[in-house]
Amino acid sequence: MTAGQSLGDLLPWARGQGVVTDGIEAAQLPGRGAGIVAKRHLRAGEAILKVPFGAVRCLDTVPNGIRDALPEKWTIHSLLALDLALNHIAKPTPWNAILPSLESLEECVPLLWPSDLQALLPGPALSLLGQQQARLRTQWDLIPEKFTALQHEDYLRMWFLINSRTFYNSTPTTETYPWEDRLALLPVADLFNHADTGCEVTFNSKRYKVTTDRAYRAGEELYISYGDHSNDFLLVEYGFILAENQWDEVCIDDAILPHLSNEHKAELGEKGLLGNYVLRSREGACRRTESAVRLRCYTAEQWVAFAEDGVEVPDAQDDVNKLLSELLQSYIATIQTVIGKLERMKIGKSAQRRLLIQRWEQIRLTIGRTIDRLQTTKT
Ligand SMILES: C[S@@+](CC[C@H](N)C(=O)[O-])C[C@H]1O[C@@H](n2cnc3c(N)ncnc32)[C@H](O)[C@@H]1O
Repeated sequence: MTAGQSLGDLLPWARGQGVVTDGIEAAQLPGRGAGIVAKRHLRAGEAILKVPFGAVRCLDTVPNGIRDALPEKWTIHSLLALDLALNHIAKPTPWNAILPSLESLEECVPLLWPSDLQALLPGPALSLLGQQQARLRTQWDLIPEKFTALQHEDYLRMWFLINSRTFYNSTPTTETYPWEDRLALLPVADLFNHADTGCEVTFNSKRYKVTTDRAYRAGEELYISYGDHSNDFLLVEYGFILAENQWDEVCIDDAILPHLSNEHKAELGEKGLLGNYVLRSREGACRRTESAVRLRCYTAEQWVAFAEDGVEVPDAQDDVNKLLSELLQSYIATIQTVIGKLERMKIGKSAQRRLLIQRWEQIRLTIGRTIDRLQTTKT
């Protein structure tokens, strides 16, 4: 069975499990793997997919043989990954056939990249990756001893698939687990790609339902939103970035922190304003950045009035804009160096390096736009 054939077989197979679709089909989409497209004109507010709980893979469907081998409250994430790896993935079903291979995941998922390449991720992505690696390590901990035949790479693939294609599943049994671990796999619904806005997903005790958020032309792709995520988050948790993302933000700690004296850092620390400086797609520099830069342009009293009550000094605005703009200009030079290094690098696969370069180019563009805005806003 080829991936193309199995995609056509997927919806009929899912209908056999009680999944109801209306006006949609699965399709291969350039750069996004499989996805869901409109089969006919769809109106806003149409229910296009219903997945009954009977078709869902969740904590309740994990066999006792797996659950009993591990301590109580072992993560649902890990249990689902184990169930897939041990009991399902070898079966020739259309759903199994369309799941990305470890090789294709390696191209875009930083968790699977060489460490020299991981080290060149933007700060927030690197820190998310560290948390993800720690989660994976803890959730692999007892597994080799309990499931001796299971290969680490088979588990790793399933673990990432659970990470990137599950839905929030709050039931009486999952409510005692941390909310981020209340996960369930939904056939067909897991084919929706992400956009920063999209169709609505709701659930009750019987089924999940996906409803159109607007009208769609036949052939148009339908998305859902995985959340209000920045591109650094999407890259690490899902292995892609969006070209347009209203929730994107760019960390500029490396542009600001090296230019603050130890006294300034201490003052910012005291007010809880040290680090985590970001530029947002929609709003520009965040309030924390504004506070850090003003430290160098305001008197001590003026700065406290700004940090505590947001009182601005209009006469100093040009100086603030000029300083931030200079700090960002010099950071752009640093970004250029990272991009140049990646372009010359031979480590990892070219697709991995291309994706990382793309992210750094987005960051450079966002910073460049902010500089333009700062330079044209003269008081
Ligand atoms: C829930 S699955 C969606 C179906 C998936 N495209 C497939 O082929 O099975 C999530 C994965 O789809 C891909 N994806 C989702 N939204 C995307 C987008 N807007 N652009 C590129 N890839 C996307 C990523 O690989 C992500 O990890």
